[in-house]
Amino acid sequence: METLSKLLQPIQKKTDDTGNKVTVVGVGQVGMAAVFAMLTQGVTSNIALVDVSAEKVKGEMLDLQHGSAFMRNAKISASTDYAVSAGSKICIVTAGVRQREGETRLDLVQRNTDVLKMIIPQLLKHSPDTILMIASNPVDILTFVTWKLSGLPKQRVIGSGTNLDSARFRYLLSERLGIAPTSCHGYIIGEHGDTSVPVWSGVNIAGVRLSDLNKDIGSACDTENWKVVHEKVVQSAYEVIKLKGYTSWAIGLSLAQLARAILTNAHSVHPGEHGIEDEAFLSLPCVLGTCGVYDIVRQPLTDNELQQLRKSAKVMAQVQAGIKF
Ligand SMILES: NC(=O)c1ccc[n+]([C@@H]2O[C@H](COP(=O)([O-])OP(=O)(O)OC[C@H]3O[C@@H](n4cnc5c(N)ncnc54)[C@H](O)[C@@H]3O)[C@@H](O)[C@H]2O)c1
Ligand SMILES: O=C1N[C@](c2ccsc2)(c2cccc(Nc3ccc(F)cc3)n2)CC(O)=C1Sc1ccccc1Cl
Repeated sequence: METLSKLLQPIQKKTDDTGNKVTVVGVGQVGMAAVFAMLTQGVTSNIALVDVSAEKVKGEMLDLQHGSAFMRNAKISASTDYAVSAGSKICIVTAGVRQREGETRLDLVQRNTDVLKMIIPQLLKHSPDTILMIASNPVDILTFVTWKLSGLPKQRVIGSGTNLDSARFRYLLSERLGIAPTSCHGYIIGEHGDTSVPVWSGVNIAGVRLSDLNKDIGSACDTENWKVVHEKVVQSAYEVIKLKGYTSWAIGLSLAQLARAILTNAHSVHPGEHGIEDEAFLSLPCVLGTCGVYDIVRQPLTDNELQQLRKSAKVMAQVQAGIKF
């Protein structure tokens, strides 16, 4: 009798279906930061990695597998073949090509659209009931492209949107207030990146709105210049790029948080991309759970905030009109 037979008395056949499988497409800086966050935080115990680089995807799988003793019975698979993604509850897309020197936004959008044309149909072939989560940039437009390519209802196509923007905003608020970021509540909405919109009227600590304490907060006439907190959200992105060449840990953690909300049917509120009207995918506070977006929180917005959102939607619509599907 073999050692194994001497060791174990089989009771029933083991299955690999953990019910919380997540596929990550693109094992670059963002993708692997998200994978590492999900595995070490116990968001999922079943990860599939997909990339065009066979060596890179196998190397990342092996390196993670070697850390299995420090995880919770994690199953880590990897391939350039999308069959490895079969049965995924969530497919996170971080694949993409980087902006070339002097490249226009539309050119980058078209190159990344061509990348998504290869990825999205393959993901849905193997996981027809999945939730698609997009992080690749420009994330607002590529979330729209993914929705178009997928044919899925909007509620199952979620962009990371201003999740990272809001996280940086809360960190910077916490630094100024001396309170933990988890207790500093505030949302950045609209278009991810340079033109995001901070909702100052909603910033609160334990329900105490800063706008009730300083009616000018975030405006140009605010003598305390709180608007610099939002300005630093943008500046810090460029600072990290200048210092390390890319960003990874914060966006990886933010993707893991969104994945956890979906896998645990949390019905928690997160800044996330959702198709709001016509063809505009902008970030608003979304209630997330098993089947994606359940509700959008109706935040009272000032005329100026609404005007900024409409301006973003118009710019995005112009770029989207130029995309060749
Ligand atoms: N939404 C956000 O807040 C946010 C923040 C940071 C970065 N990003 C974006 O995330 C994306 C990834 O950034 P990164 O630093 O990880 O880039 P990266 O270059 O390190 O990784 C990209 C990976 O995608 C893979 N890839 C390329 N084409 C592919 C295809 N057709 N199929 C499968 N895999 C493919 C590459 O091999 C590479 O491993 C970029 O678009 C970046 O702008 C978004
Ligand atoms: O932290 C980042 N890093 C990136 C990055 C990561 C690897 S190379 C560049 C970054 C940093 C700075 C600018 C910038 N601009 C950009 C615009 C459109 C694109 F299609 C791609 C990138 N992108 C990608 C990105 O989206 C972020 S968040 C971010 C960016 C700008 C302003 C505010 C925030 Cl919260």
